[in-house]
Amino acid sequence: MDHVNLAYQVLQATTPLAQVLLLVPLLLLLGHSISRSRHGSKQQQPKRRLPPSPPGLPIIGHLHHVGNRPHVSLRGLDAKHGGGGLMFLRLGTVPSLIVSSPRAAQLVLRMHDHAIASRPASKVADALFYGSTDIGFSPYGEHWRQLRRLVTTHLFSVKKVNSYRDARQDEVRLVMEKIRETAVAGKAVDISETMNTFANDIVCRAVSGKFFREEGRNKLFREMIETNIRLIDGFNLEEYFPGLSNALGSITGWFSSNKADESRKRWDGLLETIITDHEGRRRSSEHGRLGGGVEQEDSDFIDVLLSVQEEYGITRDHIKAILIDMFSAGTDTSSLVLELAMAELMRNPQLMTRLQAEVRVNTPKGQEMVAQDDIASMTYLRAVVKETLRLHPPAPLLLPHLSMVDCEVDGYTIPCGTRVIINEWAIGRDPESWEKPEEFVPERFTEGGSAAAVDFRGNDFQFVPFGAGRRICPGLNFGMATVEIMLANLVYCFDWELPAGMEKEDIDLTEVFGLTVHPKQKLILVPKLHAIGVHALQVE
Ligand code: HEM
Repeated sequence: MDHVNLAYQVLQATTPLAQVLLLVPLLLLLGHSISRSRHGSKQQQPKRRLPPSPPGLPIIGHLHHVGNRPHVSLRGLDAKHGGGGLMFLRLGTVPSLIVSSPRAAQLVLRMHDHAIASRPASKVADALFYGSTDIGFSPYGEHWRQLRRLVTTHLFSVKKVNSYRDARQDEVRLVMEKIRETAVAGKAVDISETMNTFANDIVCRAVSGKFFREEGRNKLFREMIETNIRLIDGFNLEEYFPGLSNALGSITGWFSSNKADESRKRWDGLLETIITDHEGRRRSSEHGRLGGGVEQEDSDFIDVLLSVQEEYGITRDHIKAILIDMFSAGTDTSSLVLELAMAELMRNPQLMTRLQAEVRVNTPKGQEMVAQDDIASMTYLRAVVKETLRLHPPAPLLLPHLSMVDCEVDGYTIPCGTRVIINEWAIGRDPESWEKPEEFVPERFTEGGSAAAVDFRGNDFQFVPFGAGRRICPGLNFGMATVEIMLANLVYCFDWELPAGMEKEDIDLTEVFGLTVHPKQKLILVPKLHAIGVHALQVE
């Protein structure tokens, strides 16, 4: 459903009184936008040269160009109307810059990183994240800087990510055991569901410690994360008519921010219980084992946040906002990479064979599972993960940025207050940067390949699935560690087949858009015990 339809449905669904109430601000907005464009044309024309735009409509601007899969429609629109990968749109009342080429991404994310490092205000994010005091939606400023410093130093350092290796290995083992039971029973595995549960359990364990399964907390978190992801969907009407939502949100109760309030209350209850548990344990541990701001090797995120709370001047609500961030940002992203890597490998059996050969040769003989240390030598595994991130970035439009000052990009003026949308999906398929851009070819990332030197750490602007610059994903190492160990074990312990009657051409990767994009169809595969895996897991 596009956004014009959405607006139409709102009008259809409400009572006559609400319709009148909706129409009044719509007319006011129309009047306001006409007077602004007249006024603006007199004042701004000589000074400003905005990037090119397609024709727009009154009130909705260019929203009607944004279809069900914005990353796809925006790429098409840029090819037709953009200039050098830059295009200016008015989405509802919001001025927006769409960045669709590696060169434009470099100009924006490297040269103007500081100017565009903020986030647009969002009523939904305000409601979900305690006034956007988390990391992901916090505006650029001292609070955000403090939180970034805190998480990069204490939660996502290489040392800390490595300290979770045993926990990761335990969780992988549990999944392998479950799949083995399914294989013995000759049944199929829902890979989408299994990977999502796994990624959720990994984050739950890192955040709240090894008792995370108590009282079904992990399941509850999964449910609540799904709600959050649906609510933060990057393209909802409320974001593009903030004036309208302010005026009508409380009357109609329709807007997402009302639902976000309810969701936050559920999060609050659960997080309060878990934080209080942690405080109790901290008090009862000898002389405050975790005190003094120094976290222990095996401490979880909550322990760490409580131990550095004073040093960083953060409140209890800030802690809860950070934790909700970790759950929302860390689960879907990693599980989608795993699901799509498996889907691509099933569509390309010769690549699956090559990956299995590498993983099996590089894992010491007779070892029941692939261990973290074995992965270092698996260059093809890493290439498969990179190629999955290139073709299927979980967040195809990253998170929206916001310009804080006027800036000049490639001869165009980007006004202060512009929403900056980086179309990483289009950038990763740019024909000038990538050979056979629409095909899944991990070999490009291997030694001698055309992209052998290209990495995702924010220095190569043709490949920014984690973003780049100040707002680059701080969970990159954590996410990659989760994905690599699971993918290696999936292909080490089992051979995989499609369900009876299904051909590889039937694997449908058509996406459903949201903050992260999901394949429309679940990936269902049949595991077959592989000799190494059978032996090892039976010895247990
Ligand atoms: C394969 C896995 C992952 C991918 C592809 C990914 C991707 C991204 C992207 C595209 C952004 C937005 C960058 C921008 O605004 O320019 C982001 C931000 C973020 N990610 Fe990740 N992410 C992954 C895993 C994780 C994990 C595991 C965590 C934490 C447990 C995490 C935490 C965050 C946070 C807190 C932010 C907000 C950063 C800020 O605004 O300063 N991510 N991620």
